[in-house]
Amino acid sequence: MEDVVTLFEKTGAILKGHFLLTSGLHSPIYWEKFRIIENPEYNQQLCSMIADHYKDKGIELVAGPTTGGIVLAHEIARQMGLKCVFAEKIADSERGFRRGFVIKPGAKILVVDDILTTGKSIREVLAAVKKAGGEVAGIGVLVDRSDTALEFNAPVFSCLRSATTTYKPDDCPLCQEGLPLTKHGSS
Ligand SMILES: O=P(O)(O)OC[C@H]1O[C@H](OP(=O)(O)OP(=O)(O)O)[C@H](O)[C@@H]1O
Ligand SMILES: O=C(O)c1cc(=O)[nH]c(=O)[nH]1
Repeated sequence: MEDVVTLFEKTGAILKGHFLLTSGLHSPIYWEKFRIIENPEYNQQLCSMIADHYKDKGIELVAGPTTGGIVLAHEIARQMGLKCVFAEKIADSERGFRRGFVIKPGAKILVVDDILTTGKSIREVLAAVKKAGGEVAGIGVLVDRSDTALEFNAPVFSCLRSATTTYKPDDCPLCQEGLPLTKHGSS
């Protein structure tokens, strides 16, 4: 398999500019995960790093948040021979499992997502898993771009760790330069 950064670079997934993130923070870098996800072969390769890392860890179910997390959870579950579920927004800062998804009490769940920035989306899935009676056995992401390593009370595996600067809107030097702000993603 090619180097992870090479895959992101060659698909044009690493964008440079002035971006509004899901958290409301601003950043000069945006990892457009759908440049990877839209290529089943590349998606399969990166997902295999997560599936391999968590094999033999007793995982019983894979869960992710909408939207990219659904595709990852599905592919990782396929590779691990498991089922997958996804957590949808049910309120501000709250996700839940709908669609008749069943989580057995105490089931060991692997939570996956594409990009990790502040950890809010992952934390919403962790809360949904706990509320549904499952046990979080691990977390897997494609790119961990958090400024400083985050603590989730569960192990975190990333295909790539790339600590990336973010700015609060009031302190953003890119805003001060007058660079137009662009928004990707769905939330
Ligand atoms: O760690 P956080 O600060 O929560 O940010 C990371 C989340 O934000 C993005 O989701 P987005 O809202 O773009 O959802 P999408 O997959 O529907 O595009 C990304 O895909 C992660 O899920
Ligand atoms: O934090 C985010 O919203 C985010 C950052 C990033 O680099 N890529 C992405 O898809 N979302």
